Amino acid sequence: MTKKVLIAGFNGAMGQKAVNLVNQMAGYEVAAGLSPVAKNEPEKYHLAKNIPIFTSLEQIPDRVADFWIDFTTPKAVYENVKFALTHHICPIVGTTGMSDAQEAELVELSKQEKVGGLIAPNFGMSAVLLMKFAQEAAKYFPDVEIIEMHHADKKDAPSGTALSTAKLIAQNRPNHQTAPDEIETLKNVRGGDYQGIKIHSVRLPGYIAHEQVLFGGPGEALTIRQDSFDRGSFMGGVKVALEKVDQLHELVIGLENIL
Ligand SMILES: NC(=O)C1=CN([C@@H]2O[C@H](COP(=O)(O)OP(=O)(O)OC[C@H]3O[C@@H](n4cnc5c(N)ncnc54)[C@H](OP(=O)(O)O)[C@@H]3O)[C@@H](O)[C@H]2O)C=CC1
Ligand SMILES: O=C(O)C1=N[C@H](C(=O)O)C[C@H](O)C1
Repeated sequence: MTKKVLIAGFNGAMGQKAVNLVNQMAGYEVAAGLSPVAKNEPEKYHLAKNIPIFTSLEQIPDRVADFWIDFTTPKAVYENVKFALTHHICPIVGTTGMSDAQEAELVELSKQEKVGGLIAPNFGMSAVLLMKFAQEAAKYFPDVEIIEMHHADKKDAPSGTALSTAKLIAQNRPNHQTAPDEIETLKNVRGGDYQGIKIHSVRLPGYIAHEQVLFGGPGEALTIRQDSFDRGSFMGGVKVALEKVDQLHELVIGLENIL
């Protein structure tokens, strides 16, 4: 039977890529779109004719879809995922910006509802590998800073990927004395601080999504870098999620945990 997919944020940069992906996948179809201001003109958004477009959660009927792909905004994503879980729709969430507490609540809810799903701060293989390599390197290089660079329209900072990278590094680096007292003569010039790991967020037109992790040691340095030059780079991960999450019994965090 064809699996039905609702795409939340279908008219956004990532949502449009997701629509194209599902349109190309045998055995899957876009069953609905969700966006707060979209007109009911499915063809305009590369949706098949007669696909319903909803502008609020209240409008969405029961059993509309098997999967919920979410590429929306930090403000919308928590309520969206809660809605999906309580309506037994498997969420596949790329939207970043949720707090740890929100993610933990949603994982708990997914266990109660026995619904599988995935929250992935990054669906790109280069970023998944960067995080893995950085976590490993942190065992040997406790001095580390992260620079992430994104397009100028990005709403959240730091990026979800940079924050996840910092969390993974923090789990693995040995007890470490962070930098001595510093005086910032320009406020915040040393970046954000996650458990002593500095994160620097760059926003510029022309960029898509890029991250560097810089490790320094006595007389040497290691730099790990990934670049997403095209948003199509995230679709391989979304495809894997569509093929796997309905076999899970809870919400999993991190693409690496379903590969
Ligand atoms: N995990 C990953 O691999 C990746 C994650 N992302 C993340 O995905 C998210 C979206 O990114 P991107 O596509 O570039 O952003 P865009 O701004 O292009 O798209 C977001 C879309 O969400 C819509 N939207 C806003 N509120 C709601 C709501 N309540 N319900 C449904 N739709 C809503 C917006 O509509 P409108 O325009 O009308 O406001 C917009 O079309 C971001 O959080 C980004 O960080 C991005 C790339 C990869
Ligand atoms: O907003 C984006 O574009 C991206 N968001 C995700 C993040 O916050 O890490 C993933 C990727 O970096 C692109």
